[in-house]
Amino acid sequence: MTKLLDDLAGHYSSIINGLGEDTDREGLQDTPMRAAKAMQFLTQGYQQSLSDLVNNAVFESAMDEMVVVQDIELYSMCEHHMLPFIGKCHIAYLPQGRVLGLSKFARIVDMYARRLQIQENLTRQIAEAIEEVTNAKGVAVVIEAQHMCMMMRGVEKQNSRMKTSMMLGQFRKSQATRTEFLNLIGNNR
Ligand SMILES: Nc1nc2c(ncn2[C@@H]2O[C@H](COP(=O)(O)OP(=O)(O)OP(=O)(O)O)[C@@H](O)[C@H]2O)c(=O)[nH]1
Ligand SMILES: [Zn+2]
Repeated sequence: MTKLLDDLAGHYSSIINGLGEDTDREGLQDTPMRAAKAMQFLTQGYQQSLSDLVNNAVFESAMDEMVVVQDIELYSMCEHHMLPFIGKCHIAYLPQGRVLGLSKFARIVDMYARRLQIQENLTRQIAEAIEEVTNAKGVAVVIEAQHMCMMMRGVEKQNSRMKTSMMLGQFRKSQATRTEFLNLIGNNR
């Protein structure tokens, strides 16, 4: 058991006691350590690096048309309340000589999602990472998500969704390229 995990579990004990609960009662005895492990999992993106994660899975290819990977599910934690936000990420890029291994898109999404985030920065970081590893002519990322801090508390709105987009290179320059991407993912959702 690492010191970090022990420390986190100690903090969770304080929180639980601070809420007026009893960490010695049966149902809560193992909760501080469980919660610590869960939080460590949900923030494991801090321990990862782009190059380790991509693991050289970038392949030569003459493909130079748009590639879209859509509906990648996403679980992140808002940095303001440390409550989850949950949604989908859609990614497109225009390769120029190199394509990225398909699973790596999801791994890149998870690496940045498993940190304390705001949706706007998450969107930008994913786009910039894909640009960096592929050297693509353009990268587009759209995220649509629901924020528990808006639903379970605060303004308590259950049906609002936040959509963010980041367009780099050709997607930023060309309206036609952007429109093609938005049509492919179904921009009426
Ligand atoms: N732009 C953006 N805002 C976010 C995100 N996640 C949470 N927020 C917002 O961060 C803001 C924090 O506002 P504060 O007034 O400091 O905190 P608060 O009193 O808890 O705000 P309420 O949620 O309005 O009750 C809120 O408006 C949240 O909705 C995000 O990913 N992007
Ligand atoms: Zn929040």
